Amino acid sequence: MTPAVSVRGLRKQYPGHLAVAGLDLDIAPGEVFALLGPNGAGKTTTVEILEGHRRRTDGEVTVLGEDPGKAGRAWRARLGIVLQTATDAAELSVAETVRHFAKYYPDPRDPDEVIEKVGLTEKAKARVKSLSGGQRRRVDVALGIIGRPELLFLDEPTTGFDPEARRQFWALISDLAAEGTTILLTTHYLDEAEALADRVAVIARGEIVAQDTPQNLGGRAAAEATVRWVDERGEHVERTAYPTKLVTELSAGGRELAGLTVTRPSLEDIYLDLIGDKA
Ligand SMILES: Nc1ncnc2c1ncn2[C@@H]1O[C@H](COP(=O)(O)OP(=O)(O)OP(=O)(O)O)[C@@H](O)[C@H]1O
Repeated sequence: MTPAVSVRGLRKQYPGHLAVAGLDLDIAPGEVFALLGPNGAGKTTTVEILEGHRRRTDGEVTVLGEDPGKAGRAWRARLGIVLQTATDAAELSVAETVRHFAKYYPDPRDPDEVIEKVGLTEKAKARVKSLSGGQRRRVDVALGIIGRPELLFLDEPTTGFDPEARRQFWALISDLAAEGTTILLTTHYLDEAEALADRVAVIARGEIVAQDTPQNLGGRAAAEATVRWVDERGEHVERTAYPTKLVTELSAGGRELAGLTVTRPSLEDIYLDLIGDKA
């Protein structure tokens, strides 16, 4: 299967700063892929090159079969883009804005449905200017998906969302993914990456330092588990590669273990470990 995104040896040199230092990446059609990394790691630069918004210094890049540096309007209409910086708030209402943008695409979604999907039906008649930061961000998301994109770029899409809005947004992304939309997401929220992404890549200093499913990143699934429990002698903490065996032994004869927990490193633990001295 031809990848939706294929990147080989990507480099971006800004004056005095190498922001992307030889990056390889493949994203399959229909995949939800998350780019993680500390501030300044090179995520936005990479995404902007893939979107055709920024020229690369070196390397090969193919997005939906074309070189973003050369592709034209028809290619662009197959992309949906939610940039990190919000759209300028206009005098137009939410509904007017979404309908206006729908006209740019050959096969747009229904504007009212999109407004509902992003949870702005009650605000449809309100001016974008009058919305809160999180609500404006939802307008950005609406504009990103109005053109029925094959590939959707989301650069820190839920910054400023309240917890409920984030959950709604996650459900929206899962719906889009189920419909076959390929999604490239950058985020600083590891729970977001874990909830949404089929695969994640961690970038530090312009390089990918690890790439896997959220469950397996950095050997997470195989990492030792920490077993905690309490008995008459107090609290116990034991690290083991075989937590099932340990718990079976401890609970022999039907003994109940107070405060029993079995945990493995969280995605955040693994992430912090990976970026370690590279941040
Ligand atoms: N136009 C520019 N000219 C010079 N340096 C730049 C330019 N744009 C970005 N940089 C530098 O390139 C590096 C990568 O920036 P980039 O915005 O890609 O990082 P990021 O991973 O998206 O960070 P964040 O998580 O903060 O959004 C940073 O050190 C940044 O200062």
